[in-house]
Amino acid sequence: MEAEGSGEGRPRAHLAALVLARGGSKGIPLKNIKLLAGVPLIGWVLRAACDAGVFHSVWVSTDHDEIEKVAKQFGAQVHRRSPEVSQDSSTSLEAIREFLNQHPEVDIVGNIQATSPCLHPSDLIKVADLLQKEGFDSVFSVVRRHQFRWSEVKKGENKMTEPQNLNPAKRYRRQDWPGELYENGSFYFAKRHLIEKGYLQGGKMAYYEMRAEHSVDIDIDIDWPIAEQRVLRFGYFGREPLKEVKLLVCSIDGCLTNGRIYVTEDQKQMVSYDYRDIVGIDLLKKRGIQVRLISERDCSKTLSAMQLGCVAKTRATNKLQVLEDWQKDMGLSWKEVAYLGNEESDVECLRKAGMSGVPADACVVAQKAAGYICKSNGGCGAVREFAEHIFLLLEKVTSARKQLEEINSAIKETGK
Ligand SMILES: CC(=O)N[C@H]1[C@H]([C@H](O)[C@H](O)CO)O[C@](OP(=O)(O)OC[C@H]2O[C@@H](n3ccc(N)nc3=O)[C@H](O)[C@@H]2O)(C(=O)O)C[C@@H]1O
Repeated sequence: MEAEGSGEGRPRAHLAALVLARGGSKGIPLKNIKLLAGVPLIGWVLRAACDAGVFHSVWVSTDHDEIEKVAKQFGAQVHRRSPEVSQDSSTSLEAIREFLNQHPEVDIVGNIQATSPCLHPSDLIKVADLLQKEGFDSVFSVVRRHQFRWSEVKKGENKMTEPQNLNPAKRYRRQDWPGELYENGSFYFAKRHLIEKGYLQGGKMAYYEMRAEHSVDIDIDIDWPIAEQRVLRFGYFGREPLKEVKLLVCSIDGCLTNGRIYVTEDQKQMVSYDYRDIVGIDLLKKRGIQVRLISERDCSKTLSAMQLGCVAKTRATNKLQVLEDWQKDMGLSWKEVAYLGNEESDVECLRKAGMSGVPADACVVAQKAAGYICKSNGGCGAVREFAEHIFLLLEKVTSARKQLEEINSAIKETGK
C-alpha cells in the first residue's frame, strides 16, 4: 500500500485515502457495512484503494465498533471520529477536517465515498498522478451524461418551461452530442490547505472522468439492487486472478433442503426440496460445472429418490477431507471450487473454497466464513440463487482479465 518516493530524491507528498463511514444512516441501517453482492459496502472501495498502491495510508473514519472491525479486515487504518461529526447533519468536509487535524503527516486527502462501489485501482492511479505529478490542488470524479435539461415551473407560476441544453428544433442524437459532465460522488481529493480553508474543490482543479458503467451512486434504498448487479458485472474483485469455477459442492441438509426431517409412524423419513434448486443444479451442469452433494447424515435413500444425478457423499464426518479427495480426483485447485454450506461443520470448506455461500438462515459462524450470503433460505431457492451468483462471477473472470490489462497500462502510462 505504501507509496514510493518521486525518484528525484524528494519524497512525495503524503497521500491518504479516507473513507467516511458513520454508523448511522438515513435510509438503510448500517449501510456502510451492509453486504453488497456478498461484500460489505466499504470493502469494495477499500480493496480498490489498497490495491492501487499509490497511497501512503488508507483510512476509515467511523464512530462504530462493527465498522471498525470490517475496515481493519479490509486493510484500512481506523480514525475514531467524534460524535459531533457523526450526525445526520454533519458534512463530509467536517469529518475530513477532523481527520486532518489529528493527522498532521497527511498532505493530500482523498475522500473516497463508499456509496460508489464500482471504483477501480486504475482510476486511483491516474488521479494520484494528476495530484502528485501534474500539480493539481484538487481532483474530483465526474461522469458524462446525455440528458436534456428543462427549467422547472413551480405550481401557480405563470411561466413556460424552457430548454436548458438543447434546441428542440434540432435535437441531437446521442452520437452527435458529447453530453455534459456531472459530479458522480465517487471521490474528492484535495490538498490540506484547501480543506483547512473549507473547500473540497478549489485551487488548480481537475476533474477525472469515470466510465459510465463504473459510475454508481447509492443514494436511496432502491439503488441497492441496481448497484448489486453493477458491481457483479463491473466492480473490482481484487488482485488475485479469478478462476473459473468447475465444481460446486452443496451441503444437503439446510442448503438443498430446509433441514427439516419428517418421520412417519412406520419410521420412514421425508424431506422436502424446492424445484427451483433443481433447475439451478441443471443450469450449472449445462455450463459445464459439476455439482456434488455432501451430508453428515445417512440420506442415501432420500438422494436416490430425488434422482438428481449428482455424485454424493453421505455420512461425511470430515467434510474438508471429502472435498480434498474430490479435488485431487478432479485435479482442481481451491479457486475452482465453490461451496454452499450452512453449519459449523462447513466453516473450513467455506473458508478454503474459491467461492463460498450460505443460505440466509445459516448459522452465524458459517455466515461469517462465507463470501456470499443468499437472500433465500435453505431449501427455498438458495442453490438456485448461488448458481446465479456463480454465473455472474464467471462473466467477471473475463472482465477481470481486461481490468488487469488496464491496471498495467495505467501504471505504464503514469510511468510508475
Ligand atoms: C463530499 C461530499 O460532499 N459528499 C456528500 C455527498 C455528495 O454530495 C454526493 O455523493 C454527490 O453525488 O452527498 C451525501 O452523501 P451520503 O450522505 O450518501 O454520504 C456519502 C458517504 O459518506 C458517509 N458520510 C457522509 C457524511 C458524514 N458526515 N459522514 C459520513 O460517514 C456516508 O455514510 C456515506 O457512506 C448526501 O447525499 O447527503 C452527503 C455527503 O457529505
